Amino acid sequence: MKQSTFESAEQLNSVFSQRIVELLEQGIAKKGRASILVSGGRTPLGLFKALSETNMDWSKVDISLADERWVSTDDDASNEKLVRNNLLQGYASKASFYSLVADKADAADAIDEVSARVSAMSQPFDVLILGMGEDGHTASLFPCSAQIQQGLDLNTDQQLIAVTPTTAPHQRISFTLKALLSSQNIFLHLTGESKKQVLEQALAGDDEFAMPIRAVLSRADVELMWAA
Ligand SMILES: O=C(O)C(O)[C@@H](O)[C@H](O)[C@H](O)COP(=O)(O)O
Repeated sequence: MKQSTFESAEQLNSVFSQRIVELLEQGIAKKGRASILVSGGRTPLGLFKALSETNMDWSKVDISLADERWVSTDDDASNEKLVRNNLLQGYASKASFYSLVADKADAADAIDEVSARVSAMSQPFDVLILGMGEDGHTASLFPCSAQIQQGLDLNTDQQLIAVTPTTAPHQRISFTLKALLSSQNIFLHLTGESKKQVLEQALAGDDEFAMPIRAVLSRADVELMWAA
């Protein structure tokens, strides 16, 4: 794993946003459009702002999330709300956003509808930015969930699954490991010492069901973007 470490989150966000834009521009040059999957949570907030302030042809970029919480898009827990308020602003307001939610009480009943929607995105995804939880989950592939076998199954033909974490709030919809691994450039974006320790624990072991981030790290050429 290539590890890029920065003295501050601001420095990381500035370098990382430039890097992402270069990769998207390369994708556009090759295929006419490019795509990026971002993660929710608190870590990417400053990165979203830096990206939104970067000038490129965002009208040729498709954006979606690696995972979403099954809440209304005006709920503060909504990753879509976070993206709309922080990334799809300024220059990046011209990008096309693909929502992972649908008007169904249970995420499991919306998988076909949302899968059909995201199939219109430019694929393979040019850039994937993953986060990681203290329990070693990534996207919404939670070790505690009954759906973890399904989420890590590389023989699946599903891009998306519904997940019910038992140690975190909200039902989720998540890209499967197989779909995530099909991305061309995979980054793990972490800040703070405690996440670094969780990562070290993940790198030291091999039980993917206990720490699903291992399933990504052991199969893909992931670049770590870390700041204290
Ligand atoms: O919706 C989510 O919760 C995620 O996409 C999730 O995988 C997130 O990236 C990690 O939980 C880290 O979250 P923080 O950045 O808030 O620590």
